[in-house]
Amino acid sequence: MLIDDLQVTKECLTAPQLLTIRRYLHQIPELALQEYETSETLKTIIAQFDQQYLEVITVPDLPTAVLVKVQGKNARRTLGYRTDIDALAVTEDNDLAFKSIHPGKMHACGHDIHMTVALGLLSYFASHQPTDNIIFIFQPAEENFAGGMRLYQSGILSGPNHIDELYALHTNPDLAAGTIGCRNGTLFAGTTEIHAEFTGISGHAAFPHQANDMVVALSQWLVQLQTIVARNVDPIKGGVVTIGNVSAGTANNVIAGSAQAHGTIRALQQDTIDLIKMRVEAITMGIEASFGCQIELTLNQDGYFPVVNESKITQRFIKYVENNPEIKYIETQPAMTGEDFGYLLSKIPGMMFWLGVDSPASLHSSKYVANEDAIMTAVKTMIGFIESRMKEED
Ligand SMILES: CC(=O)N[C@@H](CCC[C@H](N)C(=O)O)C(=O)O
Repeated sequence: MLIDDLQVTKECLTAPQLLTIRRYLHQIPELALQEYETSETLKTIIAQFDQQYLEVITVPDLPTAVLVKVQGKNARRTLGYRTDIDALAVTEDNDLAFKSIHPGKMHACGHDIHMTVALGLLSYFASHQPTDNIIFIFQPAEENFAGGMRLYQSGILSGPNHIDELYALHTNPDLAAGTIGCRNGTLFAGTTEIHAEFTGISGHAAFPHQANDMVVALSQWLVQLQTIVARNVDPIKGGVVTIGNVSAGTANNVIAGSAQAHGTIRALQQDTIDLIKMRVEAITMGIEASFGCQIELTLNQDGYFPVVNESKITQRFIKYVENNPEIKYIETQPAMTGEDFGYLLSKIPGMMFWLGVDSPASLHSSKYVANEDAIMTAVKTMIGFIESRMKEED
């Protein structure tokens, strides 16, 4: 079955068609804002759906984004359904026939599954005209560069593309395949990227007094950052400060005159994120003073606000999944994962839920493997939910 000749019928993409699509997308992961092949693939697939109610919308400011509006037959409102489309700088370590063919890149966060579910849903509503309008958003740059915020700020979601309520899912390795997890209120943390560039003086390892060693300065800084959550954040609220990437130096006997560190801050409340940011800044200034070096610090939150599910919309969704005996639903705790969907939810009421994919390895792991059974379950769940939602007056 070829991706450009899927033999799409009037019904909905079938399970084998969805698997072909998912496996194809899994092989071609691309980093944030570089998703050109992915975007073209999505357009190729969408072009095979019934076109009579569809309008494909391009976003000049965000060329890899694909928006598709399905015209409702008696529209009182416009629902939105968003999937992210970017991948991570991870080298896949799975022995799969359809493993990534793009070196150093992998769909290690499940966005291939997210896109496939969205295409399944879109294929259904393309040939079963919905009552209300639906806008499908295939959004670039979730992992970095705040694609959600860029999309919103482009203005494309205003005027005729105004969305009244917005939905999205995220794969969850810890839930059984197809299980839906959700909660009212905060589902995901807000995040802020940390980037620090240390500048001192390099020199011979034998003459430390003539140099200014940035390996030592960075090490002290890193250890002091770990006191923030332990000693400044209310333990009931909690938070995370992770430095995931450090680099410095060129040889064992050369003192490094520069060093770099990159990391992330996470917390469930915006005021905790602000507190952690303030402490990172203060510690950085302290290290500059005590080591006599320069540190260029960038704290970048962009649109990675906490993902806060709107109460009425979420309660309605939970009621639907709880009352449907074919759906396995559990209420989940908030997670420290981040999502630029938090920005979209700060502008448009809506909700995100987890879709269990039962992976032995965690999100962002080079061994992340999603159980594909979850795809069809998610498509059926969302078709059922959207159709029931469209029957409601308010
Ligand atoms: C679902 C997920 O894993 N999202 C990412 C979002 C990253 C936000 C930002 N670039 C950062 O690194 O802080 C995550 O790492 O949680």
